[in-house]
Amino acid sequence: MRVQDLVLNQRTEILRVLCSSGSAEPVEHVTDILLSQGELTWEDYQSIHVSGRPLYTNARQLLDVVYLKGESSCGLFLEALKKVLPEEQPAGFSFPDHWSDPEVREECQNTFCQTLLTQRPSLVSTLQHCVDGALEALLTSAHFTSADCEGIRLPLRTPSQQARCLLDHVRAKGEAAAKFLLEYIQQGEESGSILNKKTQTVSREFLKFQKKLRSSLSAQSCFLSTYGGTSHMSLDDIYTDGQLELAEVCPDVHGPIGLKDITGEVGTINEEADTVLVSGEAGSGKSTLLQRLHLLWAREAALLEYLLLFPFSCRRLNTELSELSFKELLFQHCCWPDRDQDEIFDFIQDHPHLILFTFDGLDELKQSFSDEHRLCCPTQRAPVHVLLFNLIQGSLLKGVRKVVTSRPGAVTPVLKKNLRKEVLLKGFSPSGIDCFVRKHHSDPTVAAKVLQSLHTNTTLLGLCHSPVLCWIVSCCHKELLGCGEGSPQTITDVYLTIVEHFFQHHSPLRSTGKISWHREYLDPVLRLGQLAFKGIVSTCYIFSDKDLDTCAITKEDLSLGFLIQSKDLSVFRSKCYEFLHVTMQCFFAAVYVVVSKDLDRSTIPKLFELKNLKETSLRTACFSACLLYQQVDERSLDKDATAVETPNLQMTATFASGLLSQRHRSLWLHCCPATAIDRKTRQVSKCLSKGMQKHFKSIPQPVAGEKKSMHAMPGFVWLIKCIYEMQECSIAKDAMSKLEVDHLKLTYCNIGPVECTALAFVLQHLNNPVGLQLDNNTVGDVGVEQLLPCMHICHSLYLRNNNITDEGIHKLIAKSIQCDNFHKIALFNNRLTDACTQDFSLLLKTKQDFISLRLGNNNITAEGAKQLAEGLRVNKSLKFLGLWGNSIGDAGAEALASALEGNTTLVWLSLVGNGIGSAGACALSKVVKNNVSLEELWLTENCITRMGVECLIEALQHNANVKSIWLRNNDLRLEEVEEMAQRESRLLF
Ligand SMILES: Nc1ncnc2c1ncn2[C@@H]1O[C@H](COP(=O)(O)OP(=O)(O)OP(=O)(O)O)[C@@H](O)[C@H]1O
Repeated sequence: MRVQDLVLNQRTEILRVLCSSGSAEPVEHVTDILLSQGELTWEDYQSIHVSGRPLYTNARQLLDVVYLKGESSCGLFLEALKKVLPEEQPAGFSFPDHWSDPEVREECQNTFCQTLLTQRPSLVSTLQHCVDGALEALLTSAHFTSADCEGIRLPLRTPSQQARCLLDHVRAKGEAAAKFLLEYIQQGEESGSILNKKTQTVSREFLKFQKKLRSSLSAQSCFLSTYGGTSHMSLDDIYTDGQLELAEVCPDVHGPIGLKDITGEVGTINEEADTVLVSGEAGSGKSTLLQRLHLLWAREAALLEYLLLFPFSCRRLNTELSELSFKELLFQHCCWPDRDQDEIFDFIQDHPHLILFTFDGLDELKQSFSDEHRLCCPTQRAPVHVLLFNLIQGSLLKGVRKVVTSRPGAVTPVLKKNLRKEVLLKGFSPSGIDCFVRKHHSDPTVAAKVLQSLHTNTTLLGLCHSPVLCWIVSCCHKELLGCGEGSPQTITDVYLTIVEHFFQHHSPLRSTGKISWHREYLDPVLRLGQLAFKGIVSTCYIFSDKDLDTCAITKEDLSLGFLIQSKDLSVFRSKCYEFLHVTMQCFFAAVYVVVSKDLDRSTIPKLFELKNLKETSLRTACFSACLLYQQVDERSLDKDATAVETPNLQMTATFASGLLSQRHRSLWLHCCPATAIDRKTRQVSKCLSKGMQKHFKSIPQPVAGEKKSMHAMPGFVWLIKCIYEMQECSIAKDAMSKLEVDHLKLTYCNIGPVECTALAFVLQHLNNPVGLQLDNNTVGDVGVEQLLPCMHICHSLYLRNNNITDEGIHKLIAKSIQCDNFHKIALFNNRLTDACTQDFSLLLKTKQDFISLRLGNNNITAEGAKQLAEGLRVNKSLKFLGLWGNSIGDAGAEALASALEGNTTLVWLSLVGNGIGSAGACALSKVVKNNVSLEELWLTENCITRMGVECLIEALQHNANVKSIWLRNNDLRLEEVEEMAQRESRLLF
């Protein structure tokens, strides 16, 4: 192949090699080499490097230019490319052998500018270590003005870019300046003063710094903080893989991805962006996942491609009140280099693709992400959030890979625009729960017992998909499991138990029986509640000693274990505290809302409207850090607060609903007047009803001829969960009686088993049957089981891509058979095998009004098809049957064809991608010939040859009812396709 063709054909690959690091260095280095060889002219160079243009565009221009220049340019380009690939180090600068000869030097005098070009790559590599010295010399010798120097020193340029700019300037000044510079460099080389050697110093200091960073990260990440209150648990002993998925459908990736794919290339949707978002609900394990990545990097067990990893916590960044430069942020908040800060910082700027930053909990930052304030200069001071946003966008330190975590509710469209990819963390899978429980209990008999009792309480098992709840359930297994009647059902129940567990742990000798903590510990609970509430309303999750004093928190309160000391790599900060987990802070805040007499009456309505609660009287006494911050940036806080605080306000409101349920009413009566509790309960009920009504009113009227459909808006699932926490059927009934829709769509809404429990609790009160569409969630078998109570009110159920297995289907079908309204089911992309086809066969046999069965992209083989055929043979209602993407083969097709003989209802049949071959096609031709209802048959991608198509053509001649048979991508030659398409227009190739 000609080299020119190679450059064209491999364009994408070459672009990736040149640009994937995010650094402009490879493109600039290749251009240097081509310039030095005279392959590129100065005009070419300027057309390639247009400042402010995206890196990929510059690289594309470079490729266009060399391609148009022809074969030899392309050859040199590829050679240059080879040189700049990471394993090849750039050659050191060397003068031509004859350079030291004064006569020859004289001869060469008129080519000094030329030398700057021909030696450009090595000059850049040398000069980048001594730009300041060279500028100084050029200034003193009056070759340069101070304006020239300032232009070159612009801090947004990396040292190698400064070197290039210096060379360009010198060329523009002419021969004398060029000669001066070359002599300056030569003298420096000879005397050893030019900092080629400095590279070694940097690397020694660099290695020291790297070691310091690794060891502090390792120390910080080896224990899990949730265990701080009760026991220490090392991350190694307890870490269990969560379920990670790409947010965007990616053709090459099916199912879950691994830890390494977070920073890897898999699923990249925007090559220009460097930020990867890991989003997940409260307690889904985002911080723990980052902690794991940090630990693995610190031990050199993963992320080896990154030489430095800087971890940031947005929670901690909130407390940074001063404006900082990026350099200060980096070293003060992560790890302080004991020496040679500048060299280390230069290295970071010069090698962005070797650096990784992590930002935990973007949702906890006071400001929501915005791209309004641009900042490019790493030494310019700015508020911390401005630095952070510019890093995420890549205007600051382009090329550094960033991993950011956030709750999904706080991810805005502006942030999405800046993402390389989004990864969803969906908590534990069923086997993850199993694994976690076994790790948590070192005694295997205890672990087995816990798991066994979990499987008898599927509501609790559903909760365990959330790692934080799995941790609580495991800690409190004695209290939570095996209590038979009245066993915990809600998240509030589970948190009440863990709180009780902590109190019990605190005073093991005081009481042999159950502790009534709400009596014995009311005062500490109120103090902790006040601190938690104030924190939630002011987006404050870290508390100083002063904050603790404001709420009169005592040492004894601290010893209860709910507040733990913050981990911090910063060298400058004094001791700080945070709640064991932010959900625990929400819980204590909710207890405070229920019990406190100090809050005004508008607190609950405001909490449910998710309004910023700043105006409440409490706010005035709020924390030092938050108040100070407010003074700094009151306007932006006002504007942004609602968006960013919502997830934790929602969580607090959910707990408040649970705590005010009738079941827990008695807990509070000893410390609050019944009238106050009743008033608060009424307020919550009213807020929930109003919230639902508002939601229903927003449903658009259906277009004429279409059914009324509702796509759940953000907040709908939360309201439903609050109603569930209240365990109040009357509210559910009241809300649902007003919902008049035919179709309820909750796709991509993070619906897991917990949400299914709440949905079923509420939806069972609907007046009229609905289609329930839950595609692309994490319902799983446990979620399916939770949905059973509302099956009688579903006419159709869509569960595409939900990790459902035969086990879930078995329970679902057993229930659906008894549900008169149930007519349709879609289960594409799950984990079904032949084992579930017996259940579907039973469904088809029993329900003679069942209309649609879609089982595409599962693992059903000929055996499964035979089972289905049994059901089909007696069924008199099915219109749509979809088995696309299974592997039923010719035997399966024959079984189905035989069962469909004489069928008068089937309108649509899809067997796409099932390997049925010509034998299968011929068997189906009998159906095509005789079936009176069939309109569409899909046989795309089935290895069918001419023989099979001939059978179908023959059959079509007897049946005018059939509208189309799809036959794309089968084993047919082009001429055959053309000829057969002419003979029968209903064949679609
Ligand atoms: N992968 C895991 N292996 C073992 N335990 C885990 C894992 N993930 C989470 N946990 C448990 O759940 C707790 C909460 O997890 P984590 O704080 O990481 O969640 P999060 O998603 O960051 O929550 P939030 O959004 O509320 O900050 C952890 O402290 C730990 O006890």
